[in-house]
Amino acid sequence: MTNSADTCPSITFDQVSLTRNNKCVLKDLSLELRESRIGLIGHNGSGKSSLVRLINGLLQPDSGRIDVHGHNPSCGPENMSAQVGFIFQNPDHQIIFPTVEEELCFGLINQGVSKKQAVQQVADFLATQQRSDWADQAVHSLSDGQKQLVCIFAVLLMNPSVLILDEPFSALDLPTRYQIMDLLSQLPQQLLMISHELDTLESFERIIWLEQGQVFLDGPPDQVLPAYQAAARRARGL
Ligand SMILES: Nc1ncnc2c1ncn2[C@@H]1O[C@H](COP(=O)(O)OP(=O)(O)OP(=O)(O)O)[C@@H](O)[C@H]1O
Repeated sequence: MTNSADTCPSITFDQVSLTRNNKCVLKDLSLELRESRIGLIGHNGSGKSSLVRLINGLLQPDSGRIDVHGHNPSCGPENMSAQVGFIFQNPDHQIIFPTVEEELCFGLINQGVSKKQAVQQVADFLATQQRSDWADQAVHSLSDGQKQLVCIFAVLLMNPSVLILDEPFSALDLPTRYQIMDLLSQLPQQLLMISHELDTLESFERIIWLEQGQVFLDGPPDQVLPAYQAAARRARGL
Protein backbone atom coordinates (compact mmCIF):
# COMPACT_ATOMS: atom_id res chain seq x y z
CA MET A 1 0.00 0.00 0.00
CA THR A 2 1.50 3.35 -0.95
CA ASN A 3 1.19 6.50 1.07
CA SER A 4 -1.25 8.98 -0.35
CA ALA A 5 -0.58 12.02 1.82
CA ASP A 6 2.19 13.45 3.94
CA THR A 7 0.91 14.46 7.35
CA CYS A 8 -2.62 14.96 8.62
CA PRO A 9 -4.38 16.88 11.32
CA SER A 10 -3.63 15.13 14.53
CA ILE A 11 -5.36 12.50 16.65
CA THR A 12 -4.12 13.05 20.19
CA PHE A 13 -4.26 10.78 23.22
CA ASP A 14 -3.26 12.60 26.38
CA GLN A 15 -2.68 10.29 29.38
CA VAL A 16 -5.62 8.09 28.45
CA SER A 17 -6.58 5.14 30.63
CA LEU A 18 -9.38 2.67 30.00
CA THR A 19 -10.83 -0.09 32.15
CA ARG A 20 -13.09 -2.83 30.78
CA ASN A 21 -14.64 -5.49 33.01
CA ASN A 22 -12.56 -4.25 35.94
CA LYS A 23 -9.40 -4.83 33.93
CA CYS A 24 -7.01 -2.03 33.02
CA VAL A 25 -6.89 -2.22 29.21
CA LEU A 26 -5.02 1.01 28.37
CA LYS A 27 -2.62 2.60 30.83
CA ASP A 28 -1.83 6.29 30.78
CA LEU A 29 -1.44 6.30 27.01
CA SER A 30 -0.13 9.42 25.28
CA LEU A 31 0.14 9.50 21.48
CA GLU A 32 0.24 12.09 18.73
CA LEU A 33 -0.95 10.55 15.46
CA ARG A 34 -0.19 12.75 12.45
CA GLU A 35 0.95 10.29 9.81
CA SER A 36 -1.46 9.45 7.04
CA ARG A 37 -0.92 5.66 7.28
CA ILE A 38 -0.57 4.14 10.75
CA GLY A 39 -0.62 0.45 11.60
CA LEU A 40 -1.48 -1.01 15.00
CA ILE A 41 -0.06 -4.38 15.96
CA GLY A 42 0.15 -6.44 19.13
CA HIS A 43 -0.84 -9.77 20.58
CA ASN A 44 -4.47 -10.74 21.22
CA GLY A 45 -5.86 -8.69 24.05
CA SER A 46 -3.12 -6.03 23.95
CA GLY A 47 -5.70 -3.25 23.57
CA LYS A 48 -5.69 -2.44 19.83
CA SER A 49 -9.45 -2.64 19.24
CA SER A 50 -10.12 -0.78 22.48
CA LEU A 51 -7.78 2.03 21.40
CA VAL A 52 -9.47 2.56 18.04
CA ARG A 53 -12.93 2.38 19.61
CA LEU A 54 -11.95 5.36 21.75
CA ILE A 55 -11.29 7.36 18.57
CA ASN A 56 -14.89 7.23 17.37
CA GLY A 57 -16.49 7.34 20.80
CA LEU A 58 -17.65 3.71 20.88
CA LEU A 59 -15.74 3.54 24.18
CA GLN A 60 -15.08 6.38 26.61
CA PRO A 61 -11.85 6.67 28.63
CA ASP A 62 -11.79 6.58 32.45
CA SER A 63 -9.28 9.41 32.43
CA GLY A 64 -7.27 11.51 30.01
CA ARG A 65 -8.20 13.47 26.90
CA ILE A 66 -8.67 12.48 23.25
CA ASP A 67 -8.84 14.88 20.33
CA VAL A 68 -9.65 13.71 16.80
CA HIS A 69 -8.93 16.40 14.23
CA GLY A 70 -10.35 19.00 16.59
CA HIS A 71 -13.32 16.89 17.76
CA ASN A 72 -13.87 15.26 21.14
CA PRO A 73 -15.19 11.69 20.81
CA SER A 74 -17.00 12.00 24.13
CA CYS A 75 -19.93 13.20 21.95
CA GLY A 76 -20.45 9.52 20.97
CA PRO A 77 -20.16 7.47 17.78
CA GLU A 78 -23.21 8.97 16.02
CA ASN A 79 -21.75 12.45 16.31
CA MET A 80 -18.28 11.28 15.26
CA SER A 81 -19.48 9.51 12.11
CA ALA A 82 -18.82 12.56 9.95
CA GLN A 83 -15.18 12.58 11.13
CA VAL A 84 -14.39 8.90 11.66
CA GLY A 85 -15.32 5.99 9.42
CA PHE A 86 -15.04 2.57 11.06
CA ILE A 87 -14.68 -0.69 9.14
CA PHE A 88 -14.96 -3.85 11.18
CA GLN A 89 -13.42 -7.26 10.62
CA ASN A 90 -16.75 -8.90 9.84
CA PRO A 91 -18.97 -7.01 7.38
CA ASP A 92 -22.02 -8.90 8.68
CA HIS A 93 -21.62 -6.95 11.94
CA GLN A 94 -21.90 -3.69 10.03
CA ILE A 95 -24.47 -4.28 7.31
CA ILE A 96 -28.10 -3.72 8.29
CA PHE A 97 -30.14 -3.34 5.11
CA PRO A 98 -31.23 -5.88 2.48
CA THR A 99 -29.91 -4.08 -0.63
CA VAL A 100 -26.63 -2.36 -1.40
CA GLU A 101 -28.41 0.90 -2.27
CA GLU A 102 -30.31 1.00 1.04
CA GLU A 103 -27.15 0.21 2.96
CA LEU A 104 -25.19 2.95 1.22
CA CYS A 105 -27.99 5.53 1.57
CA PHE A 106 -28.38 4.98 5.31
CA GLY A 107 -25.42 7.06 6.52
CA LEU A 108 -26.17 9.90 4.13
CA ILE A 109 -29.82 10.08 5.23
CA ASN A 110 -28.62 10.08 8.85
CA GLN A 111 -26.45 13.06 7.97
CA GLY A 112 -29.57 14.92 6.81
CA VAL A 113 -29.39 14.25 3.06
CA SER A 114 -32.84 13.71 1.48
CA LYS A 115 -33.66 10.17 0.31
CA LYS A 116 -33.78 11.29 -3.34
CA GLN A 117 -30.43 13.02 -3.10
CA ALA A 118 -28.90 10.06 -1.23
CA VAL A 119 -30.02 7.64 -3.97
CA GLN A 120 -28.43 9.91 -6.58
CA GLN A 121 -25.19 10.24 -4.61
CA VAL A 122 -25.00 6.48 -4.19
CA ALA A 123 -25.63 5.93 -7.91
CA ASP A 124 -22.91 8.45 -8.80
CA PHE A 125 -20.49 6.86 -6.34
CA LEU A 126 -21.14 3.30 -7.55
CA ALA A 127 -20.56 4.52 -11.13
CA THR A 128 -17.12 5.86 -10.14
CA GLN A 129 -16.32 2.40 -8.76
CA GLN A 130 -17.67 0.62 -11.89
CA ARG A 131 -20.25 -1.06 -9.63
CA SER A 132 -23.50 0.50 -10.83
CA ASP A 133 -24.98 -2.99 -11.14
CA TRP A 134 -24.66 -3.45 -7.36
CA ALA A 135 -27.34 -0.89 -6.41
CA ASP A 136 -30.29 -3.28 -6.46
CA GLN A 137 -28.36 -6.35 -5.38
CA ALA A 138 -29.25 -8.17 -2.20
CA VAL A 139 -26.32 -7.80 0.19
CA HIS A 140 -26.60 -11.46 1.23
CA SER A 141 -25.91 -12.47 -2.38
CA LEU A 142 -22.45 -10.85 -2.29
CA SER A 143 -19.22 -12.58 -1.31
CA ASP A 144 -17.42 -11.66 1.93
CA GLY A 145 -14.97 -9.51 -0.02
CA GLN A 146 -17.77 -7.73 -1.87
CA LYS A 147 -19.59 -7.13 1.44
CA GLN A 148 -16.38 -5.66 2.86
CA LEU A 149 -16.25 -3.34 -0.16
CA VAL A 150 -19.85 -2.28 0.51
CA CYS A 151 -18.84 -1.38 4.08
CA ILE A 152 -15.89 0.64 2.78
CA PHE A 153 -18.12 2.37 0.21
CA ALA A 154 -20.67 3.22 2.93
CA VAL A 155 -17.95 4.84 5.00
CA LEU A 156 -16.40 6.69 2.05
CA LEU A 157 -19.77 8.16 1.09
CA MET A 158 -19.79 9.90 4.47
CA ASN A 159 -16.45 11.48 3.56
CA PRO A 160 -14.81 11.20 7.00
CA SER A 161 -11.32 12.57 7.60
CA VAL A 162 -10.17 9.40 9.41
CA LEU A 163 -10.67 5.78 8.42
CA ILE A 164 -10.24 3.04 11.00
CA LEU A 165 -9.98 -0.54 9.87
CA ASP A 166 -10.03 -3.29 12.48
CA GLU A 167 -8.55 -6.39 10.83
CA PRO A 168 -10.35 -5.80 7.54
CA PHE A 169 -8.63 -8.58 5.58
CA SER A 170 -8.96 -11.60 7.82
CA ALA A 171 -11.83 -13.21 5.89
CA LEU A 172 -10.63 -12.27 2.40
CA ASP A 173 -8.78 -14.23 -0.25
CA LEU A 174 -5.57 -12.77 -1.66
CA PRO A 175 -6.99 -11.17 -4.85
CA THR A 176 -9.76 -9.45 -2.85
CA ARG A 177 -7.24 -8.33 -0.24
CA TYR A 178 -5.05 -6.79 -2.95
CA GLN A 179 -8.09 -5.12 -4.53
CA ILE A 180 -9.10 -3.51 -1.24
CA MET A 181 -5.52 -2.55 -0.36
CA ASP A 182 -5.27 -0.89 -3.74
CA LEU A 183 -8.48 1.07 -3.14
CA LEU A 184 -7.37 2.12 0.35
CA SER A 185 -3.95 3.22 -0.89
CA GLN A 186 -5.53 5.83 -3.12
CA LEU A 187 -7.66 7.47 -0.43
CA PRO A 188 -6.78 10.92 0.90
CA GLN A 189 -8.02 10.12 4.42
CA GLN A 190 -5.84 9.46 7.44
CA LEU A 191 -5.91 5.70 7.89
CA LEU A 192 -5.40 3.66 11.05
CA MET A 193 -5.37 -0.07 10.53
CA ILE A 194 -5.15 -3.02 12.91
CA SER A 195 -3.76 -6.06 11.21
CA HIS A 196 -2.20 -9.38 12.14
CA GLU A 197 -1.18 -9.74 8.48
CA LEU A 198 2.04 -7.78 8.70
CA ASP A 199 2.65 -7.59 4.96
CA THR A 200 -0.39 -5.30 4.66
CA LEU A 201 1.43 -2.73 6.82
CA GLU A 202 4.85 -2.77 5.18
CA SER A 203 4.35 0.47 3.22
CA PHE A 204 2.78 2.38 6.12
CA GLU A 205 4.61 5.33 7.62
CA ARG A 206 4.32 4.35 11.24
CA ILE A 207 3.66 1.16 13.19
CA ILE A 208 2.64 1.16 16.84
CA TRP A 209 3.15 -2.09 18.74
CA LEU A 210 0.92 -2.34 21.80
CA GLU A 211 1.61 -4.68 24.71
CA GLN A 212 -0.71 -4.87 27.72
CA GLY A 213 -2.25 -1.50 26.96
CA GLN A 214 1.02 0.36 26.53
CA VAL A 215 3.20 1.28 23.58
CA PHE A 216 5.99 -1.27 23.40
CA LEU A 217 7.59 -0.01 20.18
CA ASP A 218 6.69 2.84 17.84
CA GLY A 219 8.46 3.63 14.58
CA PRO A 220 8.75 2.91 10.86
CA PRO A 221 7.71 -0.53 9.61
CA ASP A 222 11.23 -1.66 8.78
CA GLN A 223 12.10 -1.34 12.48
CA VAL A 224 8.91 -2.38 14.23
CA LEU A 225 7.66 -5.29 12.08
CA PRO A 226 10.88 -7.38 12.17
CA ALA A 227 11.18 -6.78 15.93
CA TYR A 228 7.60 -7.96 16.42
CA GLN A 229 8.14 -11.07 14.28
CA ALA A 230 11.36 -11.88 16.13
CA ALA A 231 9.59 -11.54 19.50
CA ALA A 232 6.79 -13.82 18.32
CA ARG A 233 9.33 -16.43 17.20
CA ARG A 234 11.19 -16.18 20.51
CA ALA A 235 7.91 -16.61 22.40
CA ARG A 236 7.36 -19.85 20.44
CA GLY A 237 10.90 -20.98 21.22
CA LEU A 238 11.86 -20.86 17.50
N1 LIG B 1 -16.53 -6.47 24.81
C1 LIG B 1 -15.68 -6.45 25.84
N2 LIG B 1 -16.14 -6.32 27.09
C2 LIG B 1 -15.32 -6.28 28.16
N3 LIG B 1 -13.97 -6.35 28.04
C3 LIG B 1 -13.45 -6.48 26.83
C4 LIG B 1 -14.27 -6.54 25.66
N4 LIG B 1 -13.47 -6.67 24.58
C5 LIG B 1 -12.22 -6.70 25.06
N5 LIG B 1 -12.20 -6.59 26.39
C6 LIG B 1 -11.02 -6.57 27.26
O1 LIG B 1 -10.10 -5.63 26.72
C7 LIG B 1 -8.83 -6.26 26.57
C8 LIG B 1 -8.23 -5.73 25.30
O2 LIG B 1 -9.04 -6.20 24.23
P1 LIG B 1 -8.92 -5.63 22.77
O3 LIG B 1 -10.04 -6.25 21.98
O4 LIG B 1 -8.80 -4.17 22.81
O5 LIG B 1 -7.51 -6.25 22.33
P2 LIG B 1 -6.94 -6.48 20.89
O6 LIG B 1 -5.49 -6.14 20.97
O7 LIG B 1 -7.74 -5.79 19.86
O8 LIG B 1 -7.09 -8.06 20.72
P3 LIG B 1 -7.31 -8.97 19.41
O9 LIG B 1 -6.02 -8.94 18.64
O10 LIG B 1 -7.58 -10.32 19.99
O11 LIG B 1 -8.49 -8.42 18.66
C9 LIG B 1 -9.09 -7.76 26.57
O12 LIG B 1 -8.05 -8.45 27.20
C10 LIG B 1 -10.34 -7.91 27.33
O13 LIG B 1 -10.03 -8.13 28.70
